Amino acid sequence: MIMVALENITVTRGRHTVLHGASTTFRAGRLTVVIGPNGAGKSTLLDVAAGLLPPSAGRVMLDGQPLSALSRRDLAIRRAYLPQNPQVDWAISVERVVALGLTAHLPAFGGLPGIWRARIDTALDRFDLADLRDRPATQLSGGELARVMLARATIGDPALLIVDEPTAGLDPRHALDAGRRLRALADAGCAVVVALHDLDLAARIADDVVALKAGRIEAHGPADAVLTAANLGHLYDIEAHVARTVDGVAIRFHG
Ligand SMILES: Nc1ncnc2c1ncn2[C@@H]1O[C@H](COP(=O)(O)OP(=O)(O)OP(=O)(O)O)[C@@H](O)[C@H]1O
Repeated sequence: MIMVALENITVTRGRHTVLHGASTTFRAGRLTVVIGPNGAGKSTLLDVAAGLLPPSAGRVMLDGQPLSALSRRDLAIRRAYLPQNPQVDWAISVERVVALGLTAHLPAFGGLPGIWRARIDTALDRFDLADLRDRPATQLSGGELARVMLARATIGDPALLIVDEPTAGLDPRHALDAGRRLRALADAGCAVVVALHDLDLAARIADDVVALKAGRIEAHGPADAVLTAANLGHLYDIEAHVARTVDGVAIRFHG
């Protein structure tokens, strides 16, 4: 059972401290949403948890082992990371982009084992991409590319999935769908960590919420306990209303 523990993480960039001694945990089978205003440090926290940014102080533990002690390949097999606004730099087909998510799993030489073909087909179907499979990824809309990148991040069945703003640019149906996919991955045992600005979606899919403000964790715990009007009002410096309905939670702000 995977467990990621961030222990007293401080990150200094240039002359600014952008994370101040942040501690939290992400567990297998749980979906944690990281929320907070622009510049709060969400992407920085995700980068550190993914092992992409070494903290200035503190450490990240993965199942009791320092993340920094894992080999690059082991890390690539166990965790997938999807940055905000991912890009494709040259014309490569959708199918190939999705297949890149398998790189760490493949033998270093020789042909592609047949078993992976079926995995690629499933990943394309799962994200509604079958019709786009031969299109150059450079010619997709922003929302289509976001789905391609989600398919790529999840095709290797990572134990830890870290995703930064996966629904930016998605239409309501595909945003909900992406949320459901991430929820399903957590239900299947993956530790899923997602930075989100869409708080209604956060309320719908999160088990736990980490609320960051100015580089400090202001609240973390079960979603119901963190997504309160008082916490959100303080977090975003604006009056917040949280209504619980039969469909879920509706969060409104009043300036
Ligand atoms: N490479 C960098 N060098 C210096 N400062 C940086 C760098 N990257 C980010 N920062 C600063 O760190 C702080 C946290 O940035 P971060 O991207 O983690 O915030 P965020 O919560 O993800 O914001 P957003 O919601 O706007 O994506 C910001 O003040 C930002 O200006």
